[in-house]
Amino acid sequence: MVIKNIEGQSDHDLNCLNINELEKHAYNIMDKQTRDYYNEGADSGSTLRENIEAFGKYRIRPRVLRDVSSVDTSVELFGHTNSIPMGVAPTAMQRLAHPDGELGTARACKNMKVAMGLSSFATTTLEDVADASGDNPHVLQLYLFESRDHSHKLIQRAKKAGYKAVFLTVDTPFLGRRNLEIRNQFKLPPHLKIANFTEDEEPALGDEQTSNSPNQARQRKQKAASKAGYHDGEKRVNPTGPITFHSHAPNPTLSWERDIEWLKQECCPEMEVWVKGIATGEDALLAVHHGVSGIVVSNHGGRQLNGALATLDALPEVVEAVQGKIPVHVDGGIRHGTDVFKALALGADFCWVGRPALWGLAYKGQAGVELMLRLLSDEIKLCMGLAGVTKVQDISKDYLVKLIMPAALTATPAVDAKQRALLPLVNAVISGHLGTKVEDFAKTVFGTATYDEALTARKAEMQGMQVNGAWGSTGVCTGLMRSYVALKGMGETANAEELKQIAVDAFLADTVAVELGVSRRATRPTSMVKRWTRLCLLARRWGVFSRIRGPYGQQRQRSGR
Ligand SMILES: Cc1cc2nc3c(=O)[nH]c(=O)nc-3n(C[C@H](O)[C@H](O)[C@H](O)COP(=O)(O)O)c2cc1C
Repeated sequence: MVIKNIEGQSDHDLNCLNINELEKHAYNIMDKQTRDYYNEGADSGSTLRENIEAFGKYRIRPRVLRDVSSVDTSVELFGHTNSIPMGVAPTAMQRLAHPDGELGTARACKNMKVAMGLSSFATTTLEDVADASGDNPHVLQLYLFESRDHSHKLIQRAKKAGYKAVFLTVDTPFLGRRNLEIRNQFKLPPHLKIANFTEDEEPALGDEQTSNSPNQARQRKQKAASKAGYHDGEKRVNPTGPITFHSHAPNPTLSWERDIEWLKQECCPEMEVWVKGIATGEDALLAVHHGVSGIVVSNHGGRQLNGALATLDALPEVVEAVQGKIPVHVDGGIRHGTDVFKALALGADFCWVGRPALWGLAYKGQAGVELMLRLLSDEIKLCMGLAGVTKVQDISKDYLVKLIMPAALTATPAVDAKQRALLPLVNAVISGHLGTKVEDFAKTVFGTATYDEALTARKAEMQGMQVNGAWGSTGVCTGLMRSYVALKGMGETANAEELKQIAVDAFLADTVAVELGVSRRATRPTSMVKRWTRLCLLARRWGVFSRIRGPYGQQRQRSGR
């Protein structure tokens, strides 16, 4: 349902009012293989999550009484006006999401005046996307193949088609390990193809097992012939056979000295050369030194090196190193207009979004991508206005503050429930009251990797705050029951009951009931403690302790009290 909005903003789709809702719709629409391929990160997915969570560490410092009646969200990019400081990042195989695929994205970007990146591994040719884009700026993401011929052809075609730049992806010397992709034995369905490579280069990723047509038999043969590059003793053997993502995209031989120079000669002056996948100040300096036109701070949406720094966390050192000599863009985890604002305040010139465009496509094809861009565009504008900024160029670090907060408090709402359930268990383990019982439970319910990560983070946090893990047994029981309530809230009833049983075994049913607030005994321990404390105070005033032998008395005497 679409309704007209007040105040000159875009119309609302009442079923989808933000990117989180868009993600949920897409999740339900996409088939499992596509959903897993699009949504997953490498390994445990922690970098993918942290890309998103990093934005939660910052808060905006809004300024007021500044006449924000007219807010201009536009920026200049490749000599054109981009309506917002954000574009659509290159993502492979968009027709998996919807038949509109890359053409839908290109048309949506054009209608919204937003730049688009096209993946080398698109399911639509770069010429068709250029036609659909018209004047709207579009850039070609490039995997520089070991065999220069293929890349040379692609670059020449991009030049001819009017691409403004190539974004050389530099974070893919090898493919990150994506477990769902492996388990699903990811394959492009037979009706789709990687469109940018000619017949003899064309990858054969279709479901060959289902047909015996001569064409498919040929494809079978071709696929069998595709082979990744490798070292044979001292000699490097290039990938062979038709170009496939798995065999040809990763290129471990790339180097600053040889390849950036070659690429500049191939592309310039018609197209700029950018590097996409910079994550450190050192590499940013090298990028400047080797004369690239711009940098995209990116970790491939957490799909390559898991454990790498979130892009927002890497951004400041890159900005610092570059000193404004070339533009610095960033992608990864951007889901809100406020995220764009925060990235810009940290020094980025421009942002790109990857998955949100794929979710838009899955939701409603071209219209879904337009909706995604409208939502973020409205949010950027609103954020600027509420923060007291009328021009993008005025967004600066003065509008931002970084919070020093425990991870649990900075987590996104989706992670919150899990953190609420997991952290008390980690605290209980650190306190050492219950042997390995709680640890075993936490590992089973949350997974060993997640548990280990939370334990390490908590220990580091405690070290930072200079506290030890000396929780009393009552505190531990309270924590376990907090976890019990959180687990129940997450619908994990069986696990919640198991945890309660662990607590009952350790602390007795009464104590657990008190902690859950279901027993009238709840007040008794407190009043007993109060009485005991009062007695101690009186005893101290009367000097009883100095006369009692034993550690407590001796300690008091030594300290001179
Ligand atoms: C399904 C998928 C496919 C991608 N394909 C490519 C690609 O072909 N080339 C590339 O450089 N980056 C690729 N990326 C990375 C994006 O360009 C971008 O860096 C990333 O999606 C940004 O993170 P976000 O998805 O959290 O916005 C891909 C990302 C996804 C999710």
